[in-house]
Amino acid sequence: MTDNAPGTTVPTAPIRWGILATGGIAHAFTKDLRTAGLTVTAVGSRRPESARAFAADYDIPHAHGSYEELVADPDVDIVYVASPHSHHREHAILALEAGKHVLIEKAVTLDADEAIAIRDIAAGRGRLAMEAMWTRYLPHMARIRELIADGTLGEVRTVIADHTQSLPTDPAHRLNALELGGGALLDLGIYPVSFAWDVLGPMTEIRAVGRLGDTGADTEVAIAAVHTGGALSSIATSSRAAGPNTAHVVGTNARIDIDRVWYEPTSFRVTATDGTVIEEYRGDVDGRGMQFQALAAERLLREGRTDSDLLPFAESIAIMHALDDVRGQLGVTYPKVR
Ligand SMILES: NC(=O)C1=CN([C@@H]2O[C@H](COP(=O)(O)OP(=O)(O)OC[C@H]3O[C@@H](n4cnc5c(N)ncnc54)[C@H](OP(=O)(O)O)[C@@H]3O)[C@@H](O)[C@H]2O)C=CC1
Ligand SMILES: O=C1CO[C@H](CO)[C@@H](O)[C@@H]1O
Repeated sequence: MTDNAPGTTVPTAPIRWGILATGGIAHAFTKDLRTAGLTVTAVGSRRPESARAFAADYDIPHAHGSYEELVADPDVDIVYVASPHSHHREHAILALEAGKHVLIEKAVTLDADEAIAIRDIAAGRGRLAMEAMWTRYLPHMARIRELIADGTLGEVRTVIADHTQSLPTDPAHRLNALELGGGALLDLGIYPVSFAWDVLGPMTEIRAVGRLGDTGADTEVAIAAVHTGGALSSIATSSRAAGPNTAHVVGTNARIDIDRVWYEPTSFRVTATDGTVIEEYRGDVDGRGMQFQALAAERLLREGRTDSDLLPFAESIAIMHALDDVRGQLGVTYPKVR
């Protein structure tokens, strides 16, 4: 590593990833890092045996029995925070204070205030903080951004999207437990909200209705929003019933229909207002597609940058403000773990 601007470090050797937590998404992400040939040097778990088993699965040289040991590992440049969102603030700050860069699973935190705390520490330390909203970095999304920018759709007026799944109803599961940030909105609804924000810009007016489950966490939410410039989005999310999981971008000349599952690598077509199909996109992605956000983070670090161009941290914070607004309308509040 060599120093660039004060407080900023530009890697010249392979960038070394450390995985914080050994749950479901930590496995999926690590598999994709390996598929892409990236370097994972360490994993940390609250349970030493879990760290050892995870390290054995993926040939990772260092297995740490605590997150503190992981972030202190001198052979780690960037920590992937894969704990429940209730703990992202604590674990991201732990890593940043140890001098590491961080890629933080979605939702980046429980609320906007927590995200601001991460931003301030990352800025003070000159480190990259990036939300792992992996969908933004997928190849089909890059093509969609091009089609919008080159005017193929005309004026974009509407985004319609759902993220609906049938997920466990166990009250202790992180999807339902308020102390783990449970709720469909932060787990699933954040995808269409972030997508609508990417396409239409900031939400300026938000109306939300929803249903809460037995634990008080939201299970079904419908959101109607006005964006800068007056375009509208219509979003549905549910952790109780699986719907189409498609997304649609509607312009005055044409629309894009993204096939299910729209937030994963998938296909889409562009159809003109008269029904003519203008483009059919079929992607070919290895693995689940989580490597693209990691490759983007590595590129930023090599360029000595500490913020994502595709999802600046300020936008993650603004999206958290919007989700705070939605939760306020639904009456969902989280107990803080600290
Ligand atoms: N990008 C995507 O597609 C997905 C993203 N996610 C996001 O990833 C995060 C983790 O989700 P997921 O992997 O499904 O969750 P899991 O419950 O499968 O795993 C979470 C892990 O976090 C660690 N952890 C730390 N503190 C706690 C705690 N108090 N309670 C429970 N676990 C704790 C544990 O690891 P250990 O015991 O090793 O310390 C645990 O295995 C969430 O923020 C979620 O939104 C989830 C699924 C898909
Ligand atoms: O991001 C996610 C994608 O879908 C998962 C379910 O399959 C969610 O639980 C998760 O958090």
